[in-house]
Order: sequence, then C-alpha cells, then structure tokens
Amino acid sequence: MFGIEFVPSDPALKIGYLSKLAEDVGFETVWITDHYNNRDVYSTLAVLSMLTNRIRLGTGVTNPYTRSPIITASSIASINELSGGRAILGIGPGDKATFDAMGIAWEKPLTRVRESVSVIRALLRKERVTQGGMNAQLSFSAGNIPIYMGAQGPKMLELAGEIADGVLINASHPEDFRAAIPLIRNGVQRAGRDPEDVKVCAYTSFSVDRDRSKAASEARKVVAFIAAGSPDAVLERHGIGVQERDAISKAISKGDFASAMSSVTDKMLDVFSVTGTPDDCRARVDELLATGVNQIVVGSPIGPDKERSIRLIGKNIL
Ligand SMILES: C[C@H](OP(=O)(O)OC[C@@H](O)[C@@H](O)[C@@H](O)Cn1c2nc(=O)[nH]c(=O)c-2cc2ccc(O)cc21)C(=O)N[C@@H](CCC(=O)N[C@@H](CCC(=O)O)C(=O)O)C(=O)O
Repeated sequence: MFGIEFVPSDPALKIGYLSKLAEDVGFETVWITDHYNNRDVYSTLAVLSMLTNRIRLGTGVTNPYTRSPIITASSIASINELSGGRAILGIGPGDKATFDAMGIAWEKPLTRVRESVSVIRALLRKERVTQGGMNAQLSFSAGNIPIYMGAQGPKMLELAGEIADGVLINASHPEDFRAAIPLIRNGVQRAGRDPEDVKVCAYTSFSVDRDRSKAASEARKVVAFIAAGSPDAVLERHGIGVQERDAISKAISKGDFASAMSSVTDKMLDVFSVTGTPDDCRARVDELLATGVNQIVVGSPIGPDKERSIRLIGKNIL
C-alpha cells in the first residue's frame, strides 16, 4: 500500500541504500523518476535490483519520446530479469521542460502513449511487432510486468483507465482524487474492464518530521515547483489564484528560488503536499485512502533528513 519515490539527482548507490532501508521498514514499491538531466533510470533500477530482495522496482515515470518503446520494453524486461520478477513499468506523456531542452516535439501525447503501451505490451509477450515500419521482437522472455501510467489531465486519466494496470497521479489532496477517480472509471467502463484491474496511486509530495515547521520548510522547496506547474483547473478546484501561481513561476524562471519558496502559502502546502508530524501525515493518508486510492507513494522531499523520515514513516505511518 506504500511506495516511495527517489530522484536520481542522487547517486544510484545512495538511492540503493535508502531503497534497502525502505524495504526493511515495510515499503512495497520504489519508483525512480526519469528526467534526461539526472542519472539514467534503468541503471539506477539495476543497482536497486542487486541491493534489495522483495520491494517492487518501477520507473516513476518514463515517457515514449526520449526512448523508443522497443528500447523501453527491452530495458524494463532486463530489470525484471535482474530483480527476479519485481519490475513495474511506469510511463507517462513526459513533461514539456524536458522535451524543450532536448529539442523534441511533444506531439499528440495521448496517441503516443496509447500506441507505445500497446507496442511495449506486445513485445513483453515476446510477440513480433510490425506496425509503423517496425519489425521487432525481443530475444528473451520478459515475464509478467505491470504497466502503470503517470497521468493528470482528464483524457490521460481516462486512457489510463482503458489500458493501464495502475495510475500514478501527482497529487496530495483528496479533492484531486475525488475528481480523478470518476475519469479513470470512464476509461475502465469504455474498455469493459473491472475497476479492480486499475490501481490508483497517490504520487504525493511528502515531508515528515517530528518538528512540523522543519517538515514544512522542506516541503516548500518542492511545492513551489508543483504550484508553478499547476494547470488553471487544479488551482480553481482549490481556490488558489492564477496570479499567485504566476508569481512563483516568474520567480523560478528568474532563478530567484528564495522568493519563489517564500510565496508558497500554507494553503499551497496543504493542497500540494502531505506535510507535518507523523500524525499530521497519517491523517492525510487516511483521507486519501478514503477516496479509493490503493497506494500512497511517498514522493520528494520525503523529509528534511530522508533516512530519518523513512524510519519515522516505518515506525509511525505504515
Ligand atoms: C499531455 C498531458 O497529459 P498529463 O497527464 O496532464 O501530463 C502531465 C503529467 O502527467 C506528465 O507530464 C508526466 O509525464 C509527469 N510525470 C513525470 N514526467 C517526467 O518527465 N518524468 C518523471 O519522472 C515523471 C514522474 C511522474 C510521476 C507521476 C505523475 O503523475 C507524473 C509524472 C495533457 O495535456 N493531457 C490533456 C490533453 C491531452 C490531449 O488531448 N492532447 C493531444 C490531443 C489528442 C491526442 O494526443 O491524440 C494533443 O496534445 O494534441 C488531458 O489529459 O486532457
């Protein structure tokens, strides 16, 4: 029921140590983010395959633009073999900042994700794929690998309901899941699936410490970026002004992180993160689970001191 996210802006061996600790205190899944400027997601997962024994290992999340779906199938199948069948593929449409930096055109993300998931699924079943000029087949058996989608927009959420084994939603407030789950259900219905087939994961921004103010100041660093990138519809849902968001994104684009963080209001902290003492965080977790969420992903920053926060979560929250 609990996953944890690590960002490979840290070296793989450090993430390996924290992943082993997470496994020991009772987390069930590790999700490794995928951005071009950080360490490679698959080499990080390979290290984790060697340093852990039971915890599931997922890309949280890759995308169908910076790697061909054929390479993605081969890479996640390799992790599944290395880890003894513990891999999960998390794939989303990717984000604009990444593609702008890489000079990649972000075209028709819905179609691209739908087509890529079907190519990856076929390859993982060791079928030959011949669509779109391809003629590809894996030479080794991949085993059974669930495919989860990172999704936030309404159409992407419906698509996830149609085709994915799980949905990783970047949100920390129950209102967002009360809005998202019916959309996922539309997709489930359209595909004639059982709602139980699709695991709903709250991919939260999480910051826990015995000292509430320390937890909050650590959360501000991440919430500033989340608030800055939030679509109007999400701001409206929570009664946050567009101009409040724009002030933060302007400060970030000027590299003025101090004022970006100081513009993060307590309301934004409440909306965009699970923050505070273990009891505060457990209360929010219970609210999220009450909406129908199946997995809570403890996402960045985790807390002011990652190791101490992982132990706190193990002892007081899991
Ligand atoms: C494309 C976008 O989908 P979205 O789901 O809202 O995208 C936001 C994020 O989910 C997306 O940026 C993710 O990749 C972000 N993301 C990560 N992105 C990364 O690059 N790396 C990560 O490690 C990462 C982690 C992650 C974890 C959880 C999570 O929920 C998201 C995460 C969107 O605008 N969708 C809209 C419109 C879609 C649409 O209609 N667009 C098409 C038309 C139809 C067609 O495509 O055929 C078009 O643009 O032309 C919608 O869903 O309604």
